[in-house]
Amino acid sequence: MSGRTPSLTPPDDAARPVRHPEAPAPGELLGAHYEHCFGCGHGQPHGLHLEARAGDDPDAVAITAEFTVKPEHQGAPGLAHGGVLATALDETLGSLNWLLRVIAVTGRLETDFVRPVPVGTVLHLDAEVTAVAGRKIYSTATGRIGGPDGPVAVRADALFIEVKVDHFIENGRPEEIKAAMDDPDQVRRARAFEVNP
Ligand SMILES: CCCCCCCC/C=C\CCCCCCCC(=O)SCCNC(=O)CCNC(=O)[C@H](O)C(C)(C)COP(=O)(O)OP(=O)(O)OC[C@H]1O[C@@H](n2cnc3c(N)ncnc32)[C@H](O)[C@@H]1OP(=O)(O)O
Repeated sequence: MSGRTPSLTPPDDAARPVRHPEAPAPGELLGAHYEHCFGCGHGQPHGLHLEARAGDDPDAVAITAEFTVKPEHQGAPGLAHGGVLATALDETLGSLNWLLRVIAVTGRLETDFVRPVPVGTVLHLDAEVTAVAGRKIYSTATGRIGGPDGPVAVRADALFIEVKVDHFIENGRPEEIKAAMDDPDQVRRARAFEVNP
């Protein structure tokens, strides 16, 4: 049994989400948005190394992703830490913004932990944007174990808020911001998203 907070319910005048014309094609692997991201970065030895793909339905703003629980991700002996599972949900939900081609950060993340998730398990994640209202992006995700159609182990509803690149420049630690700004690929990616019409 779970109740949702009102702030996760889209307003009546919210719009249906629209996949951006230049969004990755259905089935395409998205790749990491930042090398040192704990969720998806390849430069994080103990990170989740979550791999997300654009969903198959071209009319939906949807993503699938996989994350394998490693011994480094334990909370209780042999079981994934709940915060790590929430991170996997957060990262998957955040990847949805690639399909909208906007930069957004998590404002609210409400998580249900339904089944324990043992080390070694592949968590199969599905996420979808359900509505957009101005800068507010409403989305939902599930994580299943034992296969893509297995039982639900975790689920979440989220509200992401669209931000400009300045959000990171103004708030991030200067060392990492400077390194990111010195990386032409990172800057081009970030700015391209920012001019989304
Ligand atoms: C060239 C340099 C390189 C840089 C390139 C970088 C590219 C990176 C690409 C992609 C990065 C994505 C990273 C993905 C990682 C996974 C996702 C995460 O974990 S993100 C981290 C965790 N989240 C935060 O750290 C947010 C911290 N919070 C904030 O910064 C602010 O609170 C923020 C931006 C969320 C909102 O602040 P406001 O001042 O802009 O806007 P206000 O007016 O407060 O809110 C706007 C609307 O949203 C609602 N709202 C905001 N927060 C809410 C909440 N918690 N619950 C319910 N409603 C909320 C408000 O009620 C308002 O609604 P009404 O327009 O009045 O209807």
